[in-house]
Amino acid sequence: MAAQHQRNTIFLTEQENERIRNTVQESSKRCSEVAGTAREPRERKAAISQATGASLMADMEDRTDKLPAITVGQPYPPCTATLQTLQPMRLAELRLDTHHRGRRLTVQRVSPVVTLAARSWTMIQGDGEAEIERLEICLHKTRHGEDLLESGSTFVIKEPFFTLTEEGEGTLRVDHPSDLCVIYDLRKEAEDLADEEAVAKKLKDQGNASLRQQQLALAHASYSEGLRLILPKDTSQSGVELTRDLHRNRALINLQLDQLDDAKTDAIASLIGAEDERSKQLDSKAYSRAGSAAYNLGEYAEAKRYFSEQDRLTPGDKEARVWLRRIEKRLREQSSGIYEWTAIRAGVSRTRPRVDATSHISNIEVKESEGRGRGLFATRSIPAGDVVMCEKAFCVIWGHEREALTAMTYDMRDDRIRVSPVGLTKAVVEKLLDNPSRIQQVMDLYGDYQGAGTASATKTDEGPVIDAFRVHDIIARNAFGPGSQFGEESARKASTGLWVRAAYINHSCVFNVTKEFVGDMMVLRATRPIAPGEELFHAYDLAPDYDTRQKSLLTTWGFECDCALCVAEKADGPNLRKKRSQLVSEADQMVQKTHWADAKRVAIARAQRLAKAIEDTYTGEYWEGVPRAEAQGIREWLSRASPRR
Ligand SMILES: C[S@@+](CC[C@H](N)C(=O)[O-])C[C@H]1O[C@@H](n2cnc3c(N)ncnc32)[C@H](O)[C@@H]1O
Repeated sequence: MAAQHQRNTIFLTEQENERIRNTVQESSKRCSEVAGTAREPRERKAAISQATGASLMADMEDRTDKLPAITVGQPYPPCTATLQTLQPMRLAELRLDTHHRGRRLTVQRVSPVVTLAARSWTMIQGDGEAEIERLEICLHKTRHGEDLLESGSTFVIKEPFFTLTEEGEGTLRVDHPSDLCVIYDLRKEAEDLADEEAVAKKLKDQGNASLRQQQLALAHASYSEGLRLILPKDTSQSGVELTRDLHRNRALINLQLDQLDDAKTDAIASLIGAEDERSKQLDSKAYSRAGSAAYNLGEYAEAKRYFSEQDRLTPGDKEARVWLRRIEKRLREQSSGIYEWTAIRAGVSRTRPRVDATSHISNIEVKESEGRGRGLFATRSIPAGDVVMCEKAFCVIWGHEREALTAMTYDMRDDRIRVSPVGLTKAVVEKLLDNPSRIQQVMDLYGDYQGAGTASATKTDEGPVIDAFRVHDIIARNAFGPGSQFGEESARKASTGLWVRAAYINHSCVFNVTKEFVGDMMVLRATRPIAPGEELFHAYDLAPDYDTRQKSLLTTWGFECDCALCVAEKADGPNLRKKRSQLVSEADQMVQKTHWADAKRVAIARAQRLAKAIEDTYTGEYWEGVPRAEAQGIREWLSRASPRR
């Protein structure tokens, strides 16, 4: 991720670096030594009391100031099999540091959950077993804002991974949220009912009751189980009606859970299509749900169709008209790039940091960029100062939001410690699980880890499968900071986001576009005239010092910059760069100490000497036509001070 400000950079001491590195390397060595060996059984009472104590401690601990440390770079793919095709296994069969491919483990929680900043853990027992074991979810521990382990008592772990904690304790570890299924005990109340339609009806009532209590995940599970029982066998009038009701109700839950793809599909599946008043009322409701889902997915033409239908069915209802007016604005923004900026800016606040506006990306296209993978190119000429594109973020997590989380990540692949916006990674994984239609768009982005190798979305009967490691790597190479628009930010809680189209823009220190942000909208402007077919570049890092900049580009982005400025500075060699840097820092100090309005002749003469000395360091012919940003400060000072003397 690009650091926006120098003050947002976290510096670790060498000792801290070494401590993290040693802990991880020792733990990894311990794991490989025991790989494949049988697990040690645990003493039940002691294990439960250990978890209970740790849970209390975790509740009391103030975690606001601590940066969790996470190891990356030992990725493994998520399970892509449907639950029923996996062979059941028991805790007693677990082998250490082993991925139990092709197997599933059904477990029940037997202790409180220990909630830590980046992970949660608890004690579980195997289904029908006396054995007990530790289960940990790393990073992706919440779903719909709820701790996954807290949300149920029975779980099925797909292809369980049994390993050691950093302290050397055995643990089941879940890194991909799609590898953990929460099982709800839904049919208890319907035990006596023999016929499936009656059970499905009972499940619908249960779902409605859960909805009233805002237990959305439970309501969703009840409606889904009802649909599973009744579909597609029951073709009776009552069966068809019940199916539609379940779909319509689940559409509402999906909308509230931001599961927009399913909200739309459910709403459409519930349509009756008859002209009697009751059917029209119900279909109007369904179209409204489908329209809201399509709007929030950015599918405005589709949303317009649904709200027009709602308007036709229930013309007295003002809601559809309001939506249709909003849609017209979005369609205009999309095609013309004309925005009501004053109103948009006025609507942005700390409590409403995301704008109700859409992207305008018709002036650009993605193409191959030699030596840089893919890049973004202009499709028409753009005058200096004009907007090149506007993009609404795929996802932004603001520093002041609960989801914001920064972690130290130690990457075993390149032995580097980085500060990673893992809160954003988590949010992106959740958004993709909720909206599989967006998976491709994100998985197509550049990342070092390719996972199973296919970018295409995978789905099992239990839902979409997301490779959390791959998302981590994509975020590492594509996230940017939208700046501190809502007050001071620390590196520990920096705002970060993902813009899936702007993510294709490559870096150059001699950039031709600059970015600015209005809420979660990124606006790119041309710094000079851009010709059709020209590649767009912005600066990932603006550090004026060559070595600092190269180090940051290499660590954060994994490449060495070969723009005209870097080529020239590299050719200068370290001695000349050092000399220039000393002169520039002398000039900067002088500019800061003496205001140009108070400058005496002697100060001006000194500034002139310094500016000339800086200029004289640009000796090589490779500097021809290359911008010399470093002398700019003192030159500006001189241009203001000199005419007054
Ligand atoms: C945000 S992505 C840019 C799009 C990317 N080129 C792609 O193919 O999807 C950032 C990655 O692009 C590559 N990149 C960006 N600017 C570059 C440059 N000036 N030279 C070489 N590689 C660059 C690096 O691999 C970097 O990690």
